[in-house]
Amino acid sequence: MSALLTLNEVEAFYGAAHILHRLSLHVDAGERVALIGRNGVGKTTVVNTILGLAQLRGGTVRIGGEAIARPRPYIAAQRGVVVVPQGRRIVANLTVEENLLLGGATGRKGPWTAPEIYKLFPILQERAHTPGTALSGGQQQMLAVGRALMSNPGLVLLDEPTEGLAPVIVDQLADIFNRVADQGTALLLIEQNLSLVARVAHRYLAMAKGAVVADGPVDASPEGMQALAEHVAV
Ligand SMILES: Nc1ncnc2c1ncn2[C@@H]1O[C@H](COP(=O)(O)OP(=O)(O)OP(=O)(O)O)[C@@H](O)[C@H]1O
Repeated sequence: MSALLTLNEVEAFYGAAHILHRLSLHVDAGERVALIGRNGVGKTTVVNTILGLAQLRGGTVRIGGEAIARPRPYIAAQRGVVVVPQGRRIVANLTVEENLLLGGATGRKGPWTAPEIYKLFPILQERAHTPGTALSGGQQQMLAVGRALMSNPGLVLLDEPTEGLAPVIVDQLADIFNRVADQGTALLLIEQNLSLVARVAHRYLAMAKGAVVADGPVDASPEGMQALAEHVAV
């Protein structure tokens, strides 16, 4: 399998604050990977570095094998890596449909079109003409996922997509993530909910203090879950 995303010995900063220290990871085409770790270890900063929102001052970020000297959100999206951000960031003065169509701005062709997204999330079609921020939290998360898919990505980075959502919605999203991955789209799932990790991811990467410190297959046995829990316990 070819690597869609590779970070090699990345050093990333916010101003003078040095957050990522020689961080290396890769995600191959079609993979389902979870990125876990305690609050504040730098998981969102990995995403922000790929988008250019944290400063890359050492190491390399490669998307589709090509090194990106100055990461930017549109560069990642054009090359097939798209983010469902923490907090969803639905645009307040646009309708559900307008928010969805924003995701298609890269012009990348592929299986995901608005009608296909509406098949995945029928509630978004029912509410297509209401303001995006009038949706419930779970529906806004569905919209954020649909908007990301509209760019026909090879890899979706999901930053704590189930934070604050009811268990029944989390179950629905787990099914959706698996359906998306079954279609061949790779996932990097940043998540504290380890039962969701076990349902979706096949491989995990564990972070501590700004670096990846462990990785391996996700094992849903009690012993395997205990091993994962040690990386997120406070
Ligand atoms: N804009 C910023 N400027 C300076 N420091 C920041 C900024 N954003 C985050 N940090 C710091 O960077 C570190 C890593 O934060 P990050 O959000 O990447 O962690 P995280 O693992 O995603 O945690 P969480 O699970 O709480 O989202 C933290 O110490 C945080 O306080």
